Amino acid sequence: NDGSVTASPEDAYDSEYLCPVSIDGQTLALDFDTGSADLWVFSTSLPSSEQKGHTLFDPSKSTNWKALSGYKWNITYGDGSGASGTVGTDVVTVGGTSVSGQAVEIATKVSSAFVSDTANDGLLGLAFSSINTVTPKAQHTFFDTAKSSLSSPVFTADLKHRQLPGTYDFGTIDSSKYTGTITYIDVDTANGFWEFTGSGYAVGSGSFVSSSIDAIADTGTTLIYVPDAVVTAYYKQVSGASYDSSQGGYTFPCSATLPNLTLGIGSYHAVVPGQYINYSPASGSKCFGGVQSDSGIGFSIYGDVFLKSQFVIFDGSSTPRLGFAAK
Ligand SMILES: C[C@H](Cc1ccc(C(C)(C)C)cc1)[C@H](NN)c1nnnn1Cc1ccc2c(c1)OCO2
Repeated sequence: NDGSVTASPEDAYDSEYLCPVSIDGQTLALDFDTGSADLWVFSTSLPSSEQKGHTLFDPSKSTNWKALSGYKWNITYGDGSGASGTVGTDVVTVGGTSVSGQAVEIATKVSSAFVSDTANDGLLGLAFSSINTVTPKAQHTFFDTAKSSLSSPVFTADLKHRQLPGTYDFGTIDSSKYTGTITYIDVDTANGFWEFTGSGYAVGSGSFVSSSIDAIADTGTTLIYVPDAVVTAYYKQVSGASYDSSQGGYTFPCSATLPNLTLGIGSYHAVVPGQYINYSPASGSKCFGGVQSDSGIGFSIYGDVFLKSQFVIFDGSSTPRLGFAAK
């Protein structure tokens, strides 16, 4: 029951990656999110003003739908967006991986950011089920439900830079998708995230600075959010860069040459190409950086700008771990 699904960038800046997911034959485009654990979808139960532009799941058209009476969910994301609604189970298929009895969370309310992101029909959480928001009983993620039917209890992310489709694979590690060896690092699941301790950083050809960085691997976050020491060291090497409070982050002249950012994972040095760090135009001739400060978040977030430079293994075995390889 292994599977592979395409992950298509939603826009020219790789703000998010959307994957086709079939719920009893109804196909929606979902944002696979290793930083949350709810599978929720836009639905016919939303007010019509919030439905506009989205593909909706209609439980009344599903023969395998089973409502979970009295069950509810309510999620607030770190960027302040959120959604809530009711719950049922159904057959969910991702690439070749099909599971029955998967909890599907029906949105009856979504925040404005979700309404306006019309390419996004919901999220498929791939963090640990311990942070699923369904009450009175937390539900399993798609990966947890599928795990026992996979060749091995893993999924991989091979996200691409600028306009190229990548893949999420379930159950197998495709050796044609990476070069060299895989470096594994232990994961601390206490907060429900794929959380690990990075070993340091280097900017461009500069020397490697050893420092412990408490970080999560988060496919649902666009940028890299790291400690101020890293951010300051990075933009010191970018002429014309500065923190622009009106933009809410570091910007620089779009013509600037950006140095690579190396992030240590154990003994492995993961290199993020400088051009990946020119995230998008900000205003005028300024561009917005793909590396920003993690202050206020509580941990660092290695989001898509980082993950798309690597082949990443999310190993859900009894001792969960993350694997990284160049590609
Ligand atoms: C933000 C996403 C979740 C999401 C994805 C997409 C969207 C839109 C479709 C409407 C664009 C909203 C929300 C992230 N997923 N693990 C998340 N969910 N909960 N915390 N995080 C990570 C975090 C936490 C804090 C921060 C941050 C990020 O950016 C700035 O401050």
